[in-house]
Amino acid sequence: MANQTKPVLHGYFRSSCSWRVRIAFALKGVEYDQVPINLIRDGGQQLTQEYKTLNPMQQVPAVEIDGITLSQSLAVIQYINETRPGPRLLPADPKKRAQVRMISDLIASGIQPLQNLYVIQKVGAEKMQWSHHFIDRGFQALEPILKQTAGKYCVGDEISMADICLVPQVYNAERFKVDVGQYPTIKRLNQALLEIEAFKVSHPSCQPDTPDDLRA
Ligand SMILES: O=C(O)/C=C\C(=O)CC(=O)CC(=O)O
Repeated sequence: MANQTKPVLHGYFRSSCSWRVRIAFALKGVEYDQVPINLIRDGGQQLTQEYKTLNPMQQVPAVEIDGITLSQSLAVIQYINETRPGPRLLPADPKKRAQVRMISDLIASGIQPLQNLYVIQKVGAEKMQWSHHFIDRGFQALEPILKQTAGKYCVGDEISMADICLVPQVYNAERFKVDVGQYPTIKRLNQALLEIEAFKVSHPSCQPDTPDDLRA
């Protein structure tokens, strides 16, 4: 594409949805700029009027790309996939493609929103047990699905959007003290994916806004 300026990712180092977008950019070898939105500081920088114009849901990520502003990480990932060269992030085979979407939606609609900051802030004192419960419940469903679909990665042997969703969700599971060892397929896939450069460079431990005490 001729008209391209660098995309800008408005995100937060340990937001799982921001991490998904960083993985997609890294897998495709796309250079981009990051603008940190601190979800905690100043009561949450995502709540400012200025940010609300970028994403009316007042969540991260928001991505400025090719003259439009996108939110919702799966939409962003699919746009990157459809417009950038490099490895495809959705398989060519319709059945496999449907499985990738099924796994991605299971995580992005069925697990992550239930443990998202703006939900658990409403839950209050119970937030640890609450998040643990919904991630564990989701992983109980995800494990047998992945057992059927996985090869080296979530669906067969090609890295896909499903892998992009899985790794940040396992990171959150660990934050909320879910015993990932109970889920051998999830554990194996996560370990294999964390060895891949695109997952390493995008990791929350090494972003521009990662606090010093959380740096790897
Ligand atoms: O505790 C914090 O520092 C604030 C928020 C997050 O990490 C990100 C989330 O809200 C969870 C998520 O992205 O799944």
